[in-house]
Amino acid sequence: MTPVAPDAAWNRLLALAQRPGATAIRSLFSRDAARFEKFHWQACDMLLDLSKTAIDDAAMQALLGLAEATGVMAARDAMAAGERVNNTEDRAVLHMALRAPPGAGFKARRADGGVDDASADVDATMAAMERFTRAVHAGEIRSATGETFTDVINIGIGGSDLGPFMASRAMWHEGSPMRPLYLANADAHNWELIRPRLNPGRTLVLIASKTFTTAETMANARVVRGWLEQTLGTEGMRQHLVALSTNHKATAEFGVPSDRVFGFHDWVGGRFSLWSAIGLSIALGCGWDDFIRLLAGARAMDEHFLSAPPAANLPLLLALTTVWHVNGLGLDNHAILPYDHRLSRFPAHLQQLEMESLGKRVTKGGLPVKHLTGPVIFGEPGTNAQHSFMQLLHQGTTPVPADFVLIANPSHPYAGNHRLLLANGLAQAEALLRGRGEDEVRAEMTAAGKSAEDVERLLPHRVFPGDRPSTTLLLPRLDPQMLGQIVALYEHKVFCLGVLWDVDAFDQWGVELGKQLSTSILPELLPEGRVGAHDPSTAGLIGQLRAWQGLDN
Ligand SMILES: O=P(O)(O)OC[C@H]1O[C@](O)(CO)[C@@H](O)[C@@H]1O
Repeated sequence: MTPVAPDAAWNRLLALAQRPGATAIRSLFSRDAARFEKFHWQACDMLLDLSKTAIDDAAMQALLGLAEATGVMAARDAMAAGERVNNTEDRAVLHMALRAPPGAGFKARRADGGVDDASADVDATMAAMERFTRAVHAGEIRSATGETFTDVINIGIGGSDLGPFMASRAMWHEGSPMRPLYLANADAHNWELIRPRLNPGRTLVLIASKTFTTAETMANARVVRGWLEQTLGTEGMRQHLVALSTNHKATAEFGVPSDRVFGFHDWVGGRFSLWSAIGLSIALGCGWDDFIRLLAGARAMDEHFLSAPPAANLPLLLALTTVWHVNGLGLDNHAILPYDHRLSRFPAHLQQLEMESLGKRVTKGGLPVKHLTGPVIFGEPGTNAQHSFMQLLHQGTTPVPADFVLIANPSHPYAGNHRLLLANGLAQAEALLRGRGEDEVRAEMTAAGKSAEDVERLLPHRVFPGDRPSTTLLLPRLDPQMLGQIVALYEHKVFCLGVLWDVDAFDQWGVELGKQLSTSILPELLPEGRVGAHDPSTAGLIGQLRAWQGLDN
């Protein structure tokens, strides 16, 4: 088949999406009784159901044609081969090397033409992490007071917080070896919520920062170091410090013993780093064996992504569904609805993974993008979401595609609660699809005894438009392996979207300006400071803040 140019593939897809009735999902079911069978896939012990989207055979072919025209699979193989696919930072992207079995042979190609043996570095770090984790759990490594460590606090932000926090929340259970806590916000109220629950004599402190320069993390690290030092003294304090970083010089200057520094390379992006040393809090909190199961799950999804043909490749299919919704239908919001409270931090993790990767307006080549890119990601666990924002998804002016994640078997004995949870998750997706028309609403209100006048008055408010798209992921259970799989699924979805939209999904230049401006504002907030040259709004706000702080009376 002669290759189609990307522009032609885009034009073909957009024409299909603009057909009359292109969003009439219900009619697709009525026209094709086998729609569910044709539009759901099973791989890696999970089921992906796209039948409640408006993607039909023609649209799927056009989407797969776009994937071929943009070279998604070849780009995937280049990433796996250690090519520098993060082109603006001139780096390889090798989070797959982090969860590969020992001796996997991943190589990272360096800008100077050299090659790093990525797998050898990963294997060495994993071995050091395992030794440390098992020694802490066995009480061979003890605190400055001679006690065992019971709590571990991870000080980090962004990818040095969100991924580990999400995974620990999903994996931790009553029998887990330690209690993992997460301190991220520069706002010390975050620390004040945690501190009263901690005993310095039994708390291990992980300072998680790839650069070891992030202002919020270093400010919190200094506060917690001082808290330790008050009780343990300087030498004692140092026995409680661990650093997870690529910046060994800065960790030494901070006072972290050299044998307590666990590193990783610049080919690990922050939002893809929970599988690396950044994930040490997961291993300490939830157990080394479960951490390895988490990595094994991600590896299983890697193998699927690297081997499955495009038409059965779950990450690619999820990515193409997003292209259909964002670019075909102009729906640039996306709800993540995990119907499992252990996944309550999953939407927050995906916000960084997707929006920091795909919130781009310039192509890899530096030209303005031709098509919309990253959608706004938000979400809450079900059933909470139903009592929060689902009204808008059902009856708002613009449809919002939603991903439902349902888990067949819980890890608790409350079967009645679980059936209620699943019934609600399934019902929400069905309600979005089928809606409820005037005739049905009129009959229901009449049967309920409403007067004809009330029926007509309330009718418009109680109609559900329906034909609102959703995707469903079914998992048999949520254990570390399944968690690793679903997180890696979304990582690879993001990769595919980066290629489809021709953006660099691995840099994040957009976070720099705010950091720079905060550095210039900071001295203006000191008691001896003065309001500087800003727009009138910022200047006015600084002035009022200083007045309320009693600084400029
Ligand atoms: O791990 P570091 O270097 O402290 O960076 C923290 C986070 O800040 C960012 O650089 C910007 O949000 C993220 O990409 C990263 O995960």
